[in-house]
Amino acid sequence: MTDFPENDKNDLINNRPRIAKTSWYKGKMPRTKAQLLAEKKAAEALIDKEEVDNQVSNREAAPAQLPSQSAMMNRHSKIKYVLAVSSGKGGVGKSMIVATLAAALQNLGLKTGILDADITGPSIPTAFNLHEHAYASALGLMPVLADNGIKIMSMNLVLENQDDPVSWRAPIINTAIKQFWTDVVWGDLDVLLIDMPPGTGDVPLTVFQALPITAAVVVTSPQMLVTTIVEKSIKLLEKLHVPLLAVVENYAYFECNNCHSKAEPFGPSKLSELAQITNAPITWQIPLLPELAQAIDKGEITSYRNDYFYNLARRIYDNLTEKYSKLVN
Ligand SMILES: Nc1ncnc2c1ncn2[C@@H]1O[C@H](COP(=O)(O)OP(=O)(O)OP(=O)(O)O)[C@@H](O)[C@H]1O
Repeated sequence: MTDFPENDKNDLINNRPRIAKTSWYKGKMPRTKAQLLAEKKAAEALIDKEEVDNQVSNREAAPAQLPSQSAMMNRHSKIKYVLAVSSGKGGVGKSMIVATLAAALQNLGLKTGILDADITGPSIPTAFNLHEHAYASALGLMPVLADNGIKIMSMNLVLENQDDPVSWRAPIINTAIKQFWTDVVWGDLDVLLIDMPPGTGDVPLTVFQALPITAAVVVTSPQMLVTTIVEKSIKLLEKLHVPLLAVVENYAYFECNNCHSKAEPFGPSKLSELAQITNAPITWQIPLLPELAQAIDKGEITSYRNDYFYNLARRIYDNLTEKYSKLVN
């Protein structure tokens, strides 16, 4: 078991935000018969029925563990491809890309999940209008389903109050992310998207080392500062031997609805430059789309349709199936 420095132990014990009672941290809470039946039904939909019957009986949810560097996948999960979506810098639209890509992949008929590893700034539940709590079944922590069936796990789904700040030290955050891998019953998935914590510090490093990432998508924007920082995160991928699948330049331009002229509010595109440096198989531009920002704010991302994201989702999945064997399962 990891030996935490004294300060971090104190954080773990005293300074942790209140976690919903249904979370796997607390393990158990009295539930009505109807709730138990609903939980069992949801679990059955995710995995083999017999297995549920055997295990739901009297096992308690596992208490929080402190796993080693490499995290073991929950034994009820079968995931074909794990795609990390990262950025060197916050605010470039990483979570937006995760949400829109997931919606497009799921609507293309692929079983899709999102592991929101942005523990201190989780924004995925808002995009999908999720306000319920994930619950701990006898099999593990069950992801919350979006209205189109995407399986989602995020810190906001286990906090008692979604607006509680999470101010944990890196080792505690790392543990929580690993538990989203080891304790969550993902069931069968074609693609699990990971909304990575921004930057190249301890937490993203741990995610890349602990989880079997098939490939990464890096999100950038045309500002020079962002481009420079993105180069750092691409170098980190190289060091960690994580294949770079796509570079997505967000906020690339703005097109006027009336005259269709294009403006570049954040300066000229740096995408061809980045394509040359990185040799990424896919390079992609997303313009500023006011209706997209609204769809995310209203939690209506599953009904937002736009070819930018559908075509990108198709390219990404085609590349995954062509280039990488199914690494995880
Ligand atoms: N192309 C776009 N057009 C319009 N709005 C966008 C676009 N991309 C992102 N946004 C909006 O910009 C805001 C920031 O995006 P997002 O939360 O995805 O960034 P992020 O990189 O994940 O940030 P952080 O790293 O801080 O979590 C959100 O409100 C999002 O809806």
